[in-house]
Amino acid sequence: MCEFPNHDLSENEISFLTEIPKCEHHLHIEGTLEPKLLFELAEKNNINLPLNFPATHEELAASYNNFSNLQDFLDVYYIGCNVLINEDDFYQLTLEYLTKVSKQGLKHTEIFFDPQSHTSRNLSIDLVFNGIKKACDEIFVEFGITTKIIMCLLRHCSIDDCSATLDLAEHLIKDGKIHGLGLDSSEKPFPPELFEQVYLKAKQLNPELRLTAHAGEEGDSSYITNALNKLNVERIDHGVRSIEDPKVIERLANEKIMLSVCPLSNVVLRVVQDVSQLPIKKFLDANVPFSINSDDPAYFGGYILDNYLEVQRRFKLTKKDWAFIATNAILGSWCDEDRKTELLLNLENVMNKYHDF
Ligand SMILES: Nc1ncnc2[nH]cnc12
Ligand SMILES: [Zn+2]
Repeated sequence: MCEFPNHDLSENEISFLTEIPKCEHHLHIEGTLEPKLLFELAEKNNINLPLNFPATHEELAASYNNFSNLQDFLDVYYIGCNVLINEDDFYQLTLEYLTKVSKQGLKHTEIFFDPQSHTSRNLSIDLVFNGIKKACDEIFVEFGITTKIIMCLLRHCSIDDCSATLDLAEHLIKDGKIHGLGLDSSEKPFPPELFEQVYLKAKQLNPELRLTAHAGEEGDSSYITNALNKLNVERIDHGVRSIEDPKVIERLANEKIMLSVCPLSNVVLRVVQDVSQLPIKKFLDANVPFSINSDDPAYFGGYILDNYLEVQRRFKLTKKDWAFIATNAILGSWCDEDRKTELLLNLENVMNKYHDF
């Protein structure tokens, strides 16, 4: 007998979850690099993969079942980053992601990129940014999907390196092309407070810059509190370990701080054994706003819709629960108010179209 609840989904649930307008807030563009494209780009760009690297894209995909924690995954993820060389590589990567999710009801997405993974290899930040942006602009014209681009600092790098990376990005931050700042990579032992001065400096470059940080994925709930108190972030990426502290939960609900939760990622990286162990129902009961996201979909076995469907398989949520999730995902987005109004209207139409399940 199955240890965890796993309900079959009805046609009604699948159509509803496909159509419901989705906003993604936690998506590393480098994490959309599918094994096949990784090998194609390695060959095109004459990149030698490590000797112990799987020999085929099928073997590489199979190896993704064996991550035992975040660091294990990051070691492979950074090897993948090395095959991205030209502006066109970043364009192709981003276009493939956006084309896929255009069929999954995605309406708005906020895309992370890791400048240091590329500037450390002497690529210019403009080359990386321009490749991503070109795909975003084309997809907006074709499908009406809106996007924002967020740069993340790698917390395993030195503070000086992070600060120098802000200098490289200064023109993109000042003119609002880079819309937000995030913090990713190995969470422990690099707590948020180490980056206080760097976040201050970024906000001084442009007071409109939006702020977020990964916290409470592997780190305990003090990482969430310190990201809020020391970095002044407006939302928290992951944040599932907030459930260990009722005071943090109360604060997230009262201050309407959204968590960008990544269910399939949490299973593959062994934060939980199974999606049913995530505190989804507890967040709903406590009125904690959260969105559902794919994190690094090429590595974690699914894009945004797969994450929505897996949550439904495990929790059997009601239409009202989904309205709460989708509304908060829209309200927690960093798009303009007109776009939010448009998406809320779209959500209302979808809610009216489907009967309860
Ligand atoms: N889930 C994750 N946590 C931290 N850093 C990341 N970089 C890419 N994916 C990440
Ligand atoms: Zn992430």
